[in-house]
Amino acid sequence: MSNVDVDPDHAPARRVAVLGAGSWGTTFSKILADGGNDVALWARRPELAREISQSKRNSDYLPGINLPRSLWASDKLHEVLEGAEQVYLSVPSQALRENLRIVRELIPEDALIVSLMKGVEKGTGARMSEVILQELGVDPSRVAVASGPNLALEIAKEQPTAAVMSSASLETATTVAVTARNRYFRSFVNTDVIGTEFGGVLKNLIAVAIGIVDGVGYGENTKASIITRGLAEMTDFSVAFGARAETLAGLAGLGDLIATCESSLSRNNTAGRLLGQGYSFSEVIKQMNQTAEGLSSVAPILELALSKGVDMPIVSQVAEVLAGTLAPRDIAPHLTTDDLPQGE
Ligand SMILES: NC(=O)C1=CN([C@@H]2O[C@H](COP(=O)(O)OP(=O)(O)OC[C@H]3O[C@@H](n4cnc5c(N)ncnc54)[C@H](O)[C@@H]3O)[C@@H](O)[C@H]2O)C=CC1
Ligand SMILES: O=C(CO)COP(=O)(O)O
Repeated sequence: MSNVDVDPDHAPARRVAVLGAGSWGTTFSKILADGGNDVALWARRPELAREISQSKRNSDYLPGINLPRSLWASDKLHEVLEGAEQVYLSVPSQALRENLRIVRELIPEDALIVSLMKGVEKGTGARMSEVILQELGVDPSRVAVASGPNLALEIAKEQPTAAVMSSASLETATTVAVTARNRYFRSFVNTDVIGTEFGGVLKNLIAVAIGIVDGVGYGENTKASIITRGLAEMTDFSVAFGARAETLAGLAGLGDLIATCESSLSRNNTAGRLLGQGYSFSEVIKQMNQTAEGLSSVAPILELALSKGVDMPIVSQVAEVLAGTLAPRDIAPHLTTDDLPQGE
């Protein structure tokens, strides 16, 4: 199924919890609160929880944004999770498993679990919904993922945006979509969790490549070539794992690829640009004070690709630039293969 609009008569759930008060967790809390829900946000640092609850600001992650009056935050997981009908997860992907181990006893029975994250786990290659299923032992029908062209700061400024809520259960996807929508945020649904999730992960890797060539100083032809061939790479990879090709042509694939590759707000794009300007991987990590998921997803994605025999020339070259074995100016994925490339 491709994106399907939701039934407007579904009643939204009212009490929801969001774990992770970075730029996306805080923005998603605003989306949910502006949709009429009672939202509790978990922040690791008590001073951040206080700032959000008292000043309705998150000045570290969303400077200049006024948060809804109804939004409250706490550093106490049990306070945030108590009575939650839906739990949205927005911590860095590499930290999800350890956090689920801490919260699993606190999540109310029957709560829906929604991943807002766009990474895969190093070492296991697991998608975030897979980590959730493994650690919480819940039925897949209780798990959903959110994805799409969703740069946090633009949404926090209430710029109109669409997203996809995906679950193996259409009913769950619909419940989440109806909860997570408001006058500036429109949620569609599908049941292709694999395609929706991989779309969000893979576009980050292509955005790193775009940042690299931007940093080098190459222009629009190079970038359009990488975006177009990148989408083919994203689609081949995802389909090999069971995704539907049309999901990658939708909001969670092409849509997010465009947003992330075009925007200077993107952390993945920014990390790539620094690499292209000649900074080493370790220098880039030091300069980034927010999560750039693409950097930690490169290796597990290439391992997964190898396991299915999928060729990923662009992602492979990003890995080489990260390792310092390929000069950024030599990244030209559509030109590198010895064989005449197939496709267009
Ligand atoms: N920022 C954006 O525009 C969007 C981000 N995402 C995804 O959302 C996820 C979260 O990203 P952001 O909020 O943007 O990152 P961020 O860097 O802005 O915030 C990450 C949050 O996680 C916390 N954190 C860091 N390490 C932690 C740990 N070990 N345990 C618990 N909490 C920890 C940080 O204190 C911070 O509150 C990522 O997977 C990202 O790909 C998805 C869509 C849009
Ligand atoms: O996922 C995003 C936009 O949809 C955010 O991209 P970055 O993580 O690169 O900032």
